[in-house]
Amino acid sequence: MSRLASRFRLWPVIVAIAWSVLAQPGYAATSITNGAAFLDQTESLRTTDHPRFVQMLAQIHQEAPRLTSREQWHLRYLDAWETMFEGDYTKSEVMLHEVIDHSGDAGLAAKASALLLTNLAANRRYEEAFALANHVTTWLPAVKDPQVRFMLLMNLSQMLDIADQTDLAIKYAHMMEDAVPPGETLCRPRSLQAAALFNAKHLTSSSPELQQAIDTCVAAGQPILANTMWLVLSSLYLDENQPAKAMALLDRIMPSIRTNHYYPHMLSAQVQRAQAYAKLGDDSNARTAALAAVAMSGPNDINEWLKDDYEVLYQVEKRQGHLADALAAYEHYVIQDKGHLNDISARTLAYAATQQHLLVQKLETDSLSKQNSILRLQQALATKAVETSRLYIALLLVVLVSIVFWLFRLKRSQLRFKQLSCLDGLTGILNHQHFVSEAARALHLLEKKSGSACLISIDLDYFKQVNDTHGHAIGDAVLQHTVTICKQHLRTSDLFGRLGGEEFGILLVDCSSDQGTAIADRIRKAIEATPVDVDGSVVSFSASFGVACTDTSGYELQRLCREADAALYRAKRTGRNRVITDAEWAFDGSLEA
Ligand SMILES: Nc1nc2c(ncn2[C@@H]2O[C@H](COP(=O)(O)OP(=O)(O)OP(=O)(O)O)[C@@H](O)[C@H]2O)c(=O)[nH]1
Repeated sequence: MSRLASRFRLWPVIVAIAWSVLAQPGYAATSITNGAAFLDQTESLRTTDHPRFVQMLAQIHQEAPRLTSREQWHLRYLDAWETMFEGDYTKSEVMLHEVIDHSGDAGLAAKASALLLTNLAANRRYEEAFALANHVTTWLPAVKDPQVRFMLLMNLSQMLDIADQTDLAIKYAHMMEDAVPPGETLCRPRSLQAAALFNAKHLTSSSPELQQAIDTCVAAGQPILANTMWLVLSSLYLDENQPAKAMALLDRIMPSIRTNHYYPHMLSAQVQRAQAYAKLGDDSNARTAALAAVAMSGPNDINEWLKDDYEVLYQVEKRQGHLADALAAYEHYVIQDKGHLNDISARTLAYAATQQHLLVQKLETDSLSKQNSILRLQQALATKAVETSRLYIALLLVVLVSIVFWLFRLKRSQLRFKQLSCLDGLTGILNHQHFVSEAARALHLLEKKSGSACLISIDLDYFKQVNDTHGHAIGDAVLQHTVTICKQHLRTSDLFGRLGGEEFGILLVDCSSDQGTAIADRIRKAIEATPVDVDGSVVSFSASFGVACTDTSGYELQRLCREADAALYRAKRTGRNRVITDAEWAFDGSLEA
């Protein structure tokens, strides 16, 4: 088994890529006149001139109190980077979380998240790394800074590659191609694509994607990434059983690998050399190369390169009949293989757990949003119900007001009709029927308090002649004129009604017999003295009066009427235009009798 498991083997390379991303040519930073610019310069030197970077970091720390809040957070991010570079992953993680949670700077938080991804993955904390990667994905649309966006896409592509989600890894690498920031090239996206295709076993030594990635990285002056791609190619040669080609390629790239002294490449090249020798049947050189690779590693190192290396050793020793050495190599091989498998299953499980968690979160979110929708609907319904009840109340009020108004008008008309039905149409005073009932009621009350009243019966004299001479209209005017004169001599408490054609009745309340007679006479005189003048026709007329008082005739209306009528009759009979009282009538009547 000679395949180079790129996920595992490319990871340290990718870490290096992440660290070197955004590396710009260094500036000669001497004094700090502009904090933000100084910090940018310092950041740009991280991988190109690390000692200078450390020196500038120390320099800016002395100026820290004068920095703005944003600059202080930038400094904190650089401190986290340096702390991670020095190998203190735990402390770096704490600092990165501070920047992510409290800096309030989206670009800086995105950069810190990308670095945290590297931190977590390098420590094989895959579940947390995948969770963060998912979180970072949600930020992407909002990240506008091209450098930060490029870095996030790169980290996401790497994380998905680690999770065996090679299609997605390629998708993010393609997105990087469309968003190459100034100072960057297509080398990184293309090498990530090639790495993902390799992991997906979709790459052969003649795949154009691989050759393109190699050409791009060589042209871009990116030796580490170019060497990574060369090592992928030599691994494919070995897989395709072309060891001579693999050996030739390794010989060709070895000077560059030595120059860059990048440990993963040194180890990988050494192991591949051992594999190539073994395939070429050169057991001696294969053993030497494989032992050299073991010598390059620490006693507790577990990785896939060592697994392949011990496999070579095992095969060589077995072929040579060195069974004890073969057994020892095999035991190492098993340990490395187990470690490798553990790592694969850890990654797979972590990714599955994260996706499961996401699914649960999505379900919870869906259910929450459904609940929210229901609540919103209920609120809308409640609002509608309130509006409807308000409408009903308003309608009810309108109906009530209308009914009240209608009842009021009805009552008013009823009152008017009642009033009209109580009044005489021509003169506006009480009609006969109403006068009788009102007079009876008043007399009843007076009787209770032993008050006195007088009933006056009035009849116009020779009224037929007025009608006949001047016409009926003038006759009406005379009737109205008579009413006007009478009213001038009455109090509001007195009752006044028209009892017949030219006959009127007056009930003088709280009035003695003398007072009644006097009032009747005053009215008589006023009628006599006030002719009617209608359109030049002056009509003089008079009236006869019969007065009956409770003092002599009692409180019964019928009797009072009878007595008053009798007195009136007597007034008519004795010459008209005069006032006769019941007392006079009784006296004269008795004389006549
Ligand atoms: N213009 C007018 N005339 C009316 C009205 N009601 C009754 N009369 C008239 O009043 C007259 C009453 O006449 P009589 O009963 O003969 O009485 P008189 O002519 O006044 O004679 P004495 O009562 O005896 O003085 C009639 O001619 C009726 O037509 C009315 O509302 N308007």
